[in-house]
Amino acid sequence: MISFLHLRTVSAGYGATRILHGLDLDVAQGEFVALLGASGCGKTTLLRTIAGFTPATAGSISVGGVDVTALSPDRRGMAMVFQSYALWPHMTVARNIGYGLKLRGRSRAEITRRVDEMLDMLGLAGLGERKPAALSGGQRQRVALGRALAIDPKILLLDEPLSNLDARIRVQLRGEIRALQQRLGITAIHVTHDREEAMAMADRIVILDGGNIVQQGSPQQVYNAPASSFVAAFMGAENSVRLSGRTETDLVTIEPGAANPASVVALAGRAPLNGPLEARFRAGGAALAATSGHTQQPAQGLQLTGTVLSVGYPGGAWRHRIAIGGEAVEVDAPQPFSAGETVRVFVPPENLFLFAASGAASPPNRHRPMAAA
Ligand SMILES: Nc1ncnc2c1ncn2[C@@H]1O[C@H](COP(=O)(O)OP(=O)(O)OP(=O)(O)O)[C@@H](O)[C@H]1O
Repeated sequence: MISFLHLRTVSAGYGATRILHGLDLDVAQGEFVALLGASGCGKTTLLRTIAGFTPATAGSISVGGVDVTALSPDRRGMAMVFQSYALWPHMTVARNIGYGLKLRGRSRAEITRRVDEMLDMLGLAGLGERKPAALSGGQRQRVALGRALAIDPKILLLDEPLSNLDARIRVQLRGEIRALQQRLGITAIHVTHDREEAMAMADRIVILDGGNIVQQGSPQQVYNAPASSFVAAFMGAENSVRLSGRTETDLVTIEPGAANPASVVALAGRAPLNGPLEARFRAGGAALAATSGHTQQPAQGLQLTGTVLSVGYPGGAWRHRIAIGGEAVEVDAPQPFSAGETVRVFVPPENLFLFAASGAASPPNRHRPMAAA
């Protein structure tokens, strides 16, 4: 990949508190990167450091080969869209969109032309003379987007621009932003804590934890091959079960426990796991069966026996909360099982993520999923 935005060992923080710890990041021209992570992990700080609002205390940032580390925000060729829209309430939509151009001393004719272009492009035609207060949240965010794009930035920075909008508008606008970004071929960095939003919009997802990048890859890669228990949980594999296993040649044998018979999972070229394991899987990645009647154990994967604690219908499938030993997991099924019923949970190998349990022998950077991508 030819790096367009290039961050090398960038550190940043507030006062004596360091939030980013020598972070490296490369973004290609025209790429859409989502910065994903839990609240407080440093996503906004990273975005603001790229923009120049928060100074980098160490390291360097360059755009198209030009070092911008010491440049003020307005000289970096970037534009930012904020969660709170940050529109001027006393200005009309047209003046808000033209604001950056006016600051840059463009002629009135050029500003009018560009503002009209933005209004058309963003489906705001006819609203140019309104004030922001007379617009819906979605329309306000389109205006903010127009203001950002009007100056033709090299990089568009999006700081949770959709989180103040209701669910339907959010889904609609995220599709529009992605389509626009692809049509314009603009490089975009989008901060979000919403996994689905990041998956739907981005070419690449960068997952942050505690100011460090813990994994990056295409949405499919991070979803199907999380590199750590943290990433697996963040990508929706919230069910966690403690097991024990050992690796021989290309197979991990999961040892029998209070709730599981012995079973095997192909190693598939990953680092061997020996000793205490943490198994993770998604509610939709497992199947449920009654313990009455004969159910043959699948050749590979994990089988657990538990008791249904509760059942609900969030839509699409019945979601069961199941007690497995001292732990509880959630599993979806097309038909409901009753509370109190004893059930079997099957997790096929492709949906099962195995990691050395914390404190186990394998070093943390060797935590690897067993499931193939
Ligand atoms: N102006 C500030 N002064 C001091 N500390 C700050 C400031 N802004 C953020 N922080 C701290 O820096 C850490 C990272 O914050 P940041 O806003 O980058 O996280 P985030 O991942 O964007 O979180 P969220 O999703 O909640 O917005 C947090 O611990 C936060 O409390």
